[in-house]
Amino acid sequence: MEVYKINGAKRLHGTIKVSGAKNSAVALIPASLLANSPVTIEGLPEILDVWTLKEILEELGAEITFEDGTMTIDPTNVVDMPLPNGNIKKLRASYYLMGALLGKFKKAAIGLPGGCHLGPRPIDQHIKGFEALGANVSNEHGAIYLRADGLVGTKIYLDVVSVGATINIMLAAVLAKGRTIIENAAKEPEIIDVATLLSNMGANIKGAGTNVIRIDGVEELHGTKHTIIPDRIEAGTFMIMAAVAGDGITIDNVIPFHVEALTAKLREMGVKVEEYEEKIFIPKAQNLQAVDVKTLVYPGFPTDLQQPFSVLLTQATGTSVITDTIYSARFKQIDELRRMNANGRVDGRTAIVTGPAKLEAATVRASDLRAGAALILAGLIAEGETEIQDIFHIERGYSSIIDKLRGLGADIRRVEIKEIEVNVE
Ligand SMILES: CC(=O)N[C@H]1[C@@H](OP(=O)(O)OP(=O)(O)OC[C@H]2O[C@@H](n3ccc(=O)[nH]c3=O)[C@H](O)[C@@H]2O)O[C@H](CO)[C@@H](O)[C@@H]1O
Ligand SMILES: C=C(OP(=O)(O)O)C(=O)O
Repeated sequence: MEVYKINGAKRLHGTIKVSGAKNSAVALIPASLLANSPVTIEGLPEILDVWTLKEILEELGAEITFEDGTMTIDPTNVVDMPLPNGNIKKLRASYYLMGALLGKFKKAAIGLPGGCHLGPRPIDQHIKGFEALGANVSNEHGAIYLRADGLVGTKIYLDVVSVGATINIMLAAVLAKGRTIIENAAKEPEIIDVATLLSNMGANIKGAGTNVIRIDGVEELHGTKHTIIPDRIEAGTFMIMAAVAGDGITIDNVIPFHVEALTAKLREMGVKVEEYEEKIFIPKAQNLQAVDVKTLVYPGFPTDLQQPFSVLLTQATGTSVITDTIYSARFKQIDELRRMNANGRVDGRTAIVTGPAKLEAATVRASDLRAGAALILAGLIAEGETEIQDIFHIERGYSSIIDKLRGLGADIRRVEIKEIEVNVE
């Protein structure tokens, strides 16, 4: 079993570079299938989700090269093969293959997606969108079957603001006949990134980044070259790390505008945040004050940063309340932080954290991706050696995390340990 071991309580210093956005990458790669010639995407993060998608696209017949973050996908020989099982279950974003394959072939069969367990993750709004475009959708033995004689643009009002549904409907609509209008669309930067790629492939999309997106279907899409946006969640994780364990840290390759909700909260706590064009500098933070946080759709405070942020709150004076309005079960880090002497409890959709607490090393388990990131931050400030298990969750979303943290002076290593066999006679 592979684990991370961290010898904590060392102040970190220097510059850390942010990779390309995971939540964009996992949509850009399926989007490339819609082209009729090669698509090159630069700056991709080297994370498990990207490698898994590469394998899935190869299963479908795509020819792919991936080196130094640049992936070239030649979709010329892709076929409409059903994908009910296997790699599909390893990530949530495999659901983007529904929109991409439906758009390209007017049919698809995709197993129900995986991803982090954060409470229910329904896809009813995706399905509502596909049906509105003319697809027949059925759930057969845990896989979604989509079939359409043709897709025709229409007006789709999303009942909940969903990043996944907004992108999936865009993917299905770019090759549909006529105009599709998505109302109450999500506004996340990753949606703009996907729309930019599709537009450069020849799609006609207006309004991405606002709550009304208009798509005029085109006959075909061609290859292009695209550079992915920086990962605002990875950047945010590093900003929180700088506040909790830093002695002056520069975060490089970040769009400060994308992390404004976090910047505002950090400042409210007493952290100084210096913003530059593509960099953020955070000097050593002192006298942190408790704050309340509520996660919201973009541009609100991201649900993905709530878990790492909870570690910072363990170091602030007073009681903080975190409310996650997006996911009902996204506080699994709190129990693990308690093992490390944090003072926190969960009550339904809220977590209450009181600080400051002197964190102590322990053996802990990453229950999901951002809980894992939270435990790394906790390990960096705790006295002693922390062991983090189930690190595959972390490696689904953070590129070269060990090397990046070691570059700041962190004592963190990835080691293989033997699993203890319990022999009951
Ligand atoms: C709005 C929001 O913060 N989205 C986050 C969400 O995206 P993700 O794509 O997972 O989730 P969505 O944005 O699609 O969903 C937002 C909310 O709508 C609900 N929903 C969604 C689709 C649907 O068909 N029906 C439905 O009820 C979800 O349960 C959730 O409560 O998690 C990702 C990974 O953690 C983050 O990167 C996204 O920023
Ligand atoms: C939960 C996340 O990922 P996924 O939606 O892929 O499970 C995340 O990016 O924080």
